Amino acid sequence: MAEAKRIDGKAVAARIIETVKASTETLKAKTGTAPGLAVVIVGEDPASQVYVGSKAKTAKECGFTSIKHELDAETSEETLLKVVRDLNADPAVNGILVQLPLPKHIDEAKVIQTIDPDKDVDGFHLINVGRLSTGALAEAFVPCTPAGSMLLVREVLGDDLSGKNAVIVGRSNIVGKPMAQLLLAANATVTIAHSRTRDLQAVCRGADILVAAVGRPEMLTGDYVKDGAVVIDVGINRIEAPEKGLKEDGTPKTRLVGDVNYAEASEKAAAITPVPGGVGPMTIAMLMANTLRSACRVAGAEAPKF
Ligand SMILES: Nc1nc(=O)c2c([nH]1)NC[C@@H]1CN(c3ccc(C(=O)N[C@@H](CCC(=O)O)C(=O)O)cc3)C=[N+]21
Repeated sequence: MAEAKRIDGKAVAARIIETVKASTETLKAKTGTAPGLAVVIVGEDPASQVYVGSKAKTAKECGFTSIKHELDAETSEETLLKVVRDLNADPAVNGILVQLPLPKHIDEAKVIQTIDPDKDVDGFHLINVGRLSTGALAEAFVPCTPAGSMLLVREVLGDDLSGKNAVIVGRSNIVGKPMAQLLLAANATVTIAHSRTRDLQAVCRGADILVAAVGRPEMLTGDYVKDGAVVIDVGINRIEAPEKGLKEDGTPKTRLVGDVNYAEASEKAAAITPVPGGVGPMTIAMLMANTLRSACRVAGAEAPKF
């Protein structure tokens, strides 16, 4: 098999952001107001800080108003719920994202269910989960990572996945389950595999579309990939890379890898997403798309199709 096509998530994400930007200008001209995105972060996890920073930066690039609430790690659940309720009531806010994970003393589910479903641009509220799983896709906010992954699948295979076998490895509420719903809505035959699946390798080898969302660095080697498959790698794992030398504090430098062994898988796949530069940038782009869609809905304006 020839070397696989590398699916450039960064380029597709840039295209989406251009569309969001243009549509934001139209909306501003019509209503005089910009879409508003509120990001709430509790605690100082450095990785979370980086993600929140790039979300805020992209929001500004799109012409949104972007507000950030940084609460310290000891913030009580009640205080956080109040912040969320205030954002629900604020007409300048179209999208609310509470960065996960939250500190242990806070009930994550309770916080998510407090977000107004029509501002839930993460798509985690039960109302949006229900909309997606009943096929009410026009009304649903779809979680950003699976929504972005789905656009990358469509880049390669088009909109109709009739006759294709899709295997998702990972059953999380944030990625695996919503990804299954999206693939099913596009007519694929869907299997959700996970850590307790018997003969995972054989199951994966049956996949025309293989989605890896296990959170284990480079776990899916070439042996898991069917010739000609489309491979979507959702994993983002930071591993030590001693070959790059040491950081100033004497610990080894790190690099990002996915859940798929890219070098091996790309010898078999027809197309594959890299890490970084694959699904990650799409996640942020879809957050912008969802926020725009929310603002358009309030304004009674047509939102672009993505
Ligand atoms: N409520 C909530 N919603 C989220 O969407 C959410 C969250 N909580 N908590 C944390 C995760 C993580 N996440 C990422 C988004 C973009 C990249 C991304 O753009 N990654 C780049 C690399 C970035 C780097 O170099 O570290 C890439 O893959 O190319 C990664 C991770 C969103 N998350």
